[in-house]
Parts: sequence; structure tokens; C-alpha cells
Amino acid sequence: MPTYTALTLLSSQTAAEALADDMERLVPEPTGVGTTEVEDGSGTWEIGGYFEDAPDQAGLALLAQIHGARPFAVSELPDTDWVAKVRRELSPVKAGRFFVYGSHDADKLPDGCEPLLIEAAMAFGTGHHGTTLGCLRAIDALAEDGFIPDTVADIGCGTAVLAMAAARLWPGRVLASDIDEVAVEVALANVRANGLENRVECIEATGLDHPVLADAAPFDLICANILMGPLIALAPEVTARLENGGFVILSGILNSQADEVIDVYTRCGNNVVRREEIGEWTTTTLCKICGKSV
Ligand SMILES: C[S@@+](CC[C@H](N)C(=O)[O-])C[C@H]1O[C@@H](n2cnc3c(N)ncnc32)[C@H](O)[C@@H]1O
Repeated sequence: MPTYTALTLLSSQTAAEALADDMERLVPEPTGVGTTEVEDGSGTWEIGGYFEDAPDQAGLALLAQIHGARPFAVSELPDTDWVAKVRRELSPVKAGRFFVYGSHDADKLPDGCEPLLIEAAMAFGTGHHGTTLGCLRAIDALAEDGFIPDTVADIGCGTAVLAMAAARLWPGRVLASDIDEVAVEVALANVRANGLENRVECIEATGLDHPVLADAAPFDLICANILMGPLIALAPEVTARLENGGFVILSGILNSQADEVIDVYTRCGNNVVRREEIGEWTTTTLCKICGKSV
């Protein structure tokens, strides 16, 4: 008998729908998988359905990470190796010249791509989310324009996907930092799996608050795919730690929030040079105006 499993996601409608799609794809013969808004005005979404083989906690947590959902409540679930299943089923992502893939797709690398091997794990950044995709495309666009940074910082690195992308393209120093110690462990593992351990330094830090980040500044490029709140709070420090004429790539911003974030960074002394919407997410690249003091 199929069992009914209800999952309560503390997440946006988009993430709930993406998760439901994935579950329909991954679960053998699911019926009635759907999403509904919880009627408490909190913006919480629930996905549910009848599953012969419902995803276990670790598998669901991994799916949630991939789609940028926060932790969720879930009823009791069977013990299957869903992490392996999710990893196996995850399709590779092409973003500009980058090809983000899991080891099960190692034989699919297109000619001339910059490969980034990332096994889905408990850190954000497999390339599937619109924010990561937007940042990878922004990095690609800078390279297309002939930009070659000497120093790069990836703040809120998650899997270190952006730091590794920078290290694949450019010869300079790359620092990857995250507030979450699990993310830093995952970042380190990915950096090693990609043979970039001599190129990317992984650090646990909040924002730019770390002596190694302070010593390495000013940066020619800072990537920060975090969220609107921390991005706004970090605007003066990010600008201060940027080289004149250097670039900052910002993401984790809903389209409806983009003008507000850009306005703060503009007032700090940066000019927008690129802006892209992918789904509900905006990624923007700004250039620090030479000579303006902050
Ligand atoms: C949306 S993920 C981005 C991961 C990856 N850079 C990407 O583009 O896919 C945001 C990451 O920022 C981290 N984070 C959130 N606030 C932070 C802060 N104030 N300082 C450093 N890291 C932060 C989170 O732990 C998370 O790993």
C-alpha cells in the first residue's frame, strides 16, 4: 500500500514546485504529488503525495539544498539510500563555458568546456538554482570581456562552485568563505576533487570578517550570492575591499528586491554593468568607480 507523506517546507512557492517536480521524476509511480500554501499567512508551502518509496530525511534535505529551500518538517520516513538516488538523477548544468556535473556524468563533458565536478551534498551550489547559474554566467561574461583578476573572493561559497569557476579561468589567488562550517567542509572536498587545492583557499567567516580576507584585499572580483539582508549590510565593506575598477557580482536577490540592493551599492560607489533575471532571481555585476571614496 502506498503511504501518504506530507512535507512542510519553509520555503517559497518556486522551491516547493521545483521539489515536487523532482520528486515526481525520482519516485517510482508517485500519485497526486502537489503543492499547497499553508493557510497561516506565513508564506510556508507544503508538498505532498502518495509514495511507494518516499524519500528519506537525508534525500529530502539534499533536494531542499539543491532548490534553495530551508529546513522543513517531515513525517516519519523509510530508510532508503535516497542521497545516492538524488545524486545519480541530478542532471549536469551548462552555464556559459562552465559544465557543472556529478561523477556519474563524467563521460558527458562537452569539448572545450570548463568542468566543475560537484557531488550534491549539504551545501548550496550545484548550478541548478537561478542564483548560481546567474553568477556563473556573470563570471563567464567578465572573462569574455577580457577581464583577468589577480585576487578573487567568493563570499558565501557553499560548494565553492563560483570560487572554482574563477580558479578555472584565471591564474590569481582565490578565497572561498562561508559562515557555515559544513559548507566549508563541502567546499574543501570539492576543491580537492577538482584538483584545485593549490588554487582555492577555503575559510569559515561571516562576511569579510577574517584576517586572511583582510590581508588579501583589495580584491579585483568579489562574488556574493547570499540574500538581500546580508548583501545590503555588507555593501560598504565589500566596496571598501574592492580594487578601484574591480567588480562585484551579487545574487540571492529576488527580482522585486533588485532595485533596492543595487541602489545601496550604487550609493557606495559602484556602477551596474550587467543585470540578468533567471526565474524569480536577479544577478547583477557592478564596477567600483575609480577614485570615489567610500
Ligand atoms: C545561496 S548560497 C550560495 C552558494 C554558492 N556561492 C552559489 O552561488 O551557489 C549562500 C551561502 O552563503 C552562506 N552565507 C549566508 N550568510 C552569510 C554571511 N553573512 N557570510 C558568509 N556566508 C554566508 C550560506 O551558508 C550559504 O552557503
